Amino acid sequence: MLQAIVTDIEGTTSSLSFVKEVLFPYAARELPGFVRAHGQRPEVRQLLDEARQVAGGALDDGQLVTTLLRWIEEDRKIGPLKGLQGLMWEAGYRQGDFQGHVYEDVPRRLREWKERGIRLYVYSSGSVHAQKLLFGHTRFGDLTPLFSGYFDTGMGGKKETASYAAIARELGLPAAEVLFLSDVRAELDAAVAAGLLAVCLVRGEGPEVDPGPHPVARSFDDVHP
Ligand SMILES: CSCCC(=O)C(=O)COP(=O)(O)O
Ligand SMILES: [Mg+2]
Repeated sequence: MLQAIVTDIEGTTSSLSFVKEVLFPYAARELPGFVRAHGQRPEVRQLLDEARQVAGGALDDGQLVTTLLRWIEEDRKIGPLKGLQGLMWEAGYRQGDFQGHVYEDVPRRLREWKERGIRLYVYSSGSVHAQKLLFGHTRFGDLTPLFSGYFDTGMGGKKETASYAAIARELGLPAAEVLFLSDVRAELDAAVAAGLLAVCLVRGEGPEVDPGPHPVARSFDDVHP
């Protein structure tokens, strides 16, 4: 029997355009000033040092900012970049510069599934902090009470089978009792290889989605756990 649903964000609960046209440009605009103003805060310093290590060189802050801007442009899923983005988006949500986008079917179905006793989780490349901000500031209100937990790339990459096995272990559930929702075939392939159930969201926005062998849903209304 299905016990838990783990959902991706970008392209699944939320639109690609919100992430790519609102969140990423906001982070890119804020980054130079953020590093100047907050670069000495311990948690920011730590993320900058980790990013410098990933970049593989003794870059000064200016060179590092240039590298981080390129990573944003290339949509690289690099942990310290994702951590920095979350810290910058915090101000944007708090000031009301934007709200977290979720499709209208999402809160409705999440509530229904939770009421049926299904535990709900998020697994995204965005940091756990960024995930909570997004779901905490939607036009449907604060959706964070619906979720029992959040996972980011601290569990491993989203295209790696081991990440899904680790998530099932963390949930204390057999993998076959966990359903993963995503719009990216390689993520669904990895989840199924770990023994999870999987459904591919095809929201009809952005580049064509290849569902491969996975069942397709156009919205959460088509997901029948
Ligand atoms: C957590 S909000 C921003 C999403 C993000 O930064 C991202 O890279 C999207 O990754 P996903 O794994 O949700 O497709
Ligand atoms: Mg996605």
